[in-house]
Order: sequence, then C-alpha cells, then structure tokens
Amino acid sequence: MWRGGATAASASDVLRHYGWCWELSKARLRCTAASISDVLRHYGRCYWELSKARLSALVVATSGAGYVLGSGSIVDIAGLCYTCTGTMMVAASANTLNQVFEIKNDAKMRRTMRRPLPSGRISPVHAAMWATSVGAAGTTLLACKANYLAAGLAASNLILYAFVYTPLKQIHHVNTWVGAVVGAIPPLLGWAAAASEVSLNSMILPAALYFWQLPHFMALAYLCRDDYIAGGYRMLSFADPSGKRTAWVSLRNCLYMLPLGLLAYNWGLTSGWFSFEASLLTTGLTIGASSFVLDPTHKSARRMFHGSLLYLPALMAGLILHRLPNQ
Ligand SMILES: CC(C)=CCC/C(C)=C/CC/C(C)=C/COP(=O)(O)OP(=O)(O)O
Repeated sequence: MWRGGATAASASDVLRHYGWCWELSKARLRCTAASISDVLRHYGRCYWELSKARLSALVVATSGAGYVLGSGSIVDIAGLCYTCTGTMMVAASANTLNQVFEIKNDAKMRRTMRRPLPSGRISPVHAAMWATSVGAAGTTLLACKANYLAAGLAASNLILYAFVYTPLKQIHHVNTWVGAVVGAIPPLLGWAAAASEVSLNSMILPAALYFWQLPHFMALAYLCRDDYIAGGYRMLSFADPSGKRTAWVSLRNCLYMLPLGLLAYNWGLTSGWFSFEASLLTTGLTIGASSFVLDPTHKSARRMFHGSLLYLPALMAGLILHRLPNQ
C-alpha cells in the first residue's frame, strides 16, 4: 500500500514537473515569437521610412503610366507588375542612399530629424546593406523581366540621384533642376520597359514631370526655407529671401507645360480631349504660380503646392484615359 502510494505521488510529481517544463517552454516560445515579431516590425518600419514609401509609390505610378503609354493596344499586365516592382525597389534603394549620405543634415531639420538614421533606429551600415541589396535585386528584375534599356535607365537614375543630386544639395541651388531630371526618368523607364525603345512621343510625360517638379519643389523650398538653411542645403530660396525669384521660376515652368497637351495630340499619343484637359489643368496651376509671383507669401506658396499635388494625378489620369495605343 505504502509503496503504491509513493509511486503514485512521485508519478504525479513527475507529471507536474514536466507540465511546468512544458508551460515554461511555451512561455519561452511565446517570448521568442514576440521578440522576433518586434524586431521584424521595427526593421520593417525602418525599411519603409528609408525607402520614402510614399514618394516611391508616386515614382512607381509615373513609371506604370509610362509603361501603359508605351504599350500597344494590349497592356501586358505581368510586364507592368514586374516593371512597377523593379522601379519600386530601385527607387527604395536610391532614397535609402540619399538618407545614408544626409544623416548629419537630416538631424538638423525638423522635417527629417525623426527619420530612422538621424534618430539612431538603424545603423548606417545596415541601411547601406538594405540599399545595396534592394537596388541590385530591382535592377536585376528589370533586366530579366523587362529589358536592359529599362534596367540601365533605373541604375543611371539611382546614380544621378544618390551621387550627383544629393551632394549638390549642399553646394548649389541648381540641385533642384538636377532633381527634376531624376523625377522625370521613371516614366521613360516605364515606356522603355514596354516598347524596348524611347521615341519623341515617349517624352511627353517625362517633360511634364520635369516642369511640374519646379513649382512643386520651389513651393516646398520656400515654405521650409528656415529648415533647409538649418540643414545646410542650398535651395534657391536660400539666396532669395523675398521669394520673388523662386516664384518666377515656378511660373516660367508652368508656362513651359502649356503646349504639352497639344503636342501629345499632334504626335498621336492621345486624343484631342487630353489637350483640352491638360490646358485647363495647366492654366489652373499657372494661375496659382502667378498669384505666388504677385504676392510671394506662405499662403500663396502653400496654395500652389497643394495645386501641384492635385495636378499630377489628374494629368496622368487624363493621359491614360485618352491615350491612343502605341503602334
Ligand atoms: C528608378 C529610380 C532610381 C527612381 C528614383 C526616383 C526618385 C528618388 C525621385 C525623387 C526626386 C527628388 C528630387 C526628390 C527629393 O529628394 P530630397 O533629397 O530633396 O528629399 P528629402 O529632403 O525629403 O530627403
């Protein structure tokens, strides 16, 4: 009896012991899973911010629009997806490199001081490794699934943005014009991916993007003038406290956009409806830029900036809607 009782007691001790061990391992596993998911969430967020995901999404939209415009009557959806993914990856890489090179400057600006690098949430080496791997993967994807022309344009644009535009920001205000070229290349890249060549009518959207960026970035440079000066950046607004020159540059580039709608029609890229819509949109933006010239204040700059944000998606939608398939 006694022996049997002892055996039963120790068996239940053993069971209890292993029960505890099991609970402990489950708790440990839960802890490990929680810390893995915390780490993944942390770095996922850092990669997202380093890639300037919203800006990259806009870049992808312009590249996708270029792809559709450069396609024949049937748009190859798989090709479009590969092109957008490749563009997104190379743009993410370019944006990360831009931040790796600007850690000290970004730390001095209110607008950028909370970014992952100046706030110390990720190391520069880690960010550089992310930029290298995502950039190489995106270029390879474009080379394999689109063509070498598209891959070459993406890689050259990355170099122009990270190694020419980025250092130039601290040297001379001509940087904004170089940056406008960078922003104009993605639709050309999209067209090249679809058509395997670039032609005169492939230039309409890149030209629109080039001219559009000047009022857009001039308004931003004027509104964030003090922040840019604190960060050590030489925007045009730095040498132009009255805002007069900044406003004139904006107006001049709006005027350059006026003939683009008509050219798109003349070159057989779109129907006449697009010329009409583009003229209306550009006139609206030109009126915004004119009031910035007449009254260079934060209020008029902000109005022009918001107008530019509406202008681009509306123009691209019009181009796609009224496009005539590339022969
Ligand atoms: C395919 C490929 C490589 C595309 C790249 C497209 C790209 C990165 C466009 C951005 C253009 C531009 C001038 C942004 C402003 O940068 P900023 O340095 O003035 O911005 P910040 O002050 O917010 O850092």
